[in-house]
Amino acid sequence: MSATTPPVEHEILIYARVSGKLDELVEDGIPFPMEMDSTLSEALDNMSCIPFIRFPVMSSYNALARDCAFTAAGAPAGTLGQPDIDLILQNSTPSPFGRGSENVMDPAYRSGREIPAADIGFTNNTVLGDVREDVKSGMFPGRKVEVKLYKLAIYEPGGHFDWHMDSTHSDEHHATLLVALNTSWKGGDLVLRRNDTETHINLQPQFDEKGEPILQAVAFFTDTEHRVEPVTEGVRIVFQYDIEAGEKVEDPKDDWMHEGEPWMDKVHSDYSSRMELQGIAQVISDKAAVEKVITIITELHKSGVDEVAFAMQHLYRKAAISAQCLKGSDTVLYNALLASGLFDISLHPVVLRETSDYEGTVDERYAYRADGVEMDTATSSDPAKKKKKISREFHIPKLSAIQKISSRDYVEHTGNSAMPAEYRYFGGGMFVRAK
Ligand SMILES: O=C(O)CCC(=O)C(=O)O
Ligand SMILES: [Fe+2]
Repeated sequence: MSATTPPVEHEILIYARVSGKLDELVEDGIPFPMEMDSTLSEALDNMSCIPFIRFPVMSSYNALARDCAFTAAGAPAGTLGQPDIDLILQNSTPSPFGRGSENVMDPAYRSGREIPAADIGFTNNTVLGDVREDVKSGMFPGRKVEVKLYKLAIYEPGGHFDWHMDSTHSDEHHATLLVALNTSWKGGDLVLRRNDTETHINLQPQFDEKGEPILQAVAFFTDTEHRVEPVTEGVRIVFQYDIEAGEKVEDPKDDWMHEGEPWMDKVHSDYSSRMELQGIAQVISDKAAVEKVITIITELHKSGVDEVAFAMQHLYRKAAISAQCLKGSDTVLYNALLASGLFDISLHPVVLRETSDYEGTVDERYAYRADGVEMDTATSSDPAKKKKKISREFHIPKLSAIQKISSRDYVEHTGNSAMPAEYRYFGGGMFVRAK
């Protein structure tokens, strides 16, 4: 053996060591009962939803999308991959825009043409299945999402649309989806603006290694200001859809409670699919959504929960999570909690444990801090207070980043008793106490 070869431990031994450590963490730690579907987890989800996503129409669907044929005023208008531009233009009318309660024409504000959804026909609209799933996991987790065509918009050279927010067409209409057809143009960037941050989006198709166009799509909340910069050459054609998101999970069994499947698997898989969405734009939280979270935490403290904790939206691999390494909406919330001056906040890695029997009836879910540093159970020097039992809760938003670390399915009768199924996950937690 050469002197420079480092000793390599067999992976079974590493696993045995690590899994023993995991058991220890859970056995020694203070259990925090987990809360799902709580008011706080819902407010955290609202705060950290991605307000807009830009994505290519995904590979397997892209070919289908390109070949998807449609008609304009009853006449074949080609496919998304090869639209009949002349026919589309012939069947379109100039677009008005809403000013107050009126629809007006003002080419200085908006110059474009359109065909309303009622005049568009699809033989087989295959694009939407995949796009709908992306929109759902990125923007409306756990909600019933429907995508409805609103219109086809056409911008010729000089065409543009100044800053505006889309008017909503129903109570459930919460976002707009745009899918650009395969035409070529110059200029015509879509610019999105939230909280004073502007993001430019070029919806021109990208091309794969075989030279085939990959259609581009973008979805954004209806309260996102946006504009279309002037097109300088070519023709830009975009399908515009209304995204309707219901308040409720479409079917709890279907969505969050697959029978026999751990609840948190769904959270984990939603997190993975969100990570797969390419070109995710920055996550920007809205002030009101952050304030709502703070109000709920304050109420929980007042109602007697001493320590309110929750899973964070991003995954932190470090042994010690610090305020400096926080990302996206986790940073926004941490800073807002700190700025309020009301709270003591600490950040810790956590192990989440879910156990259930064969029928899934005995469900126990606890979160444990996984950094070996236990909280002092009372900070007060008053001995009477020291005895007080600390009340704790750990909330799991649907958008939390958790990683599965071990799973043991239900084991039927080994000896006297059956062993419950047990699943463990790892994540980052924010722990908040009142000052
Ligand atoms: O075509 C686009 O990129 C957006 C058009 C738009 O904002 C609208 O018609 O409301
Ligand atoms: Fe718009």
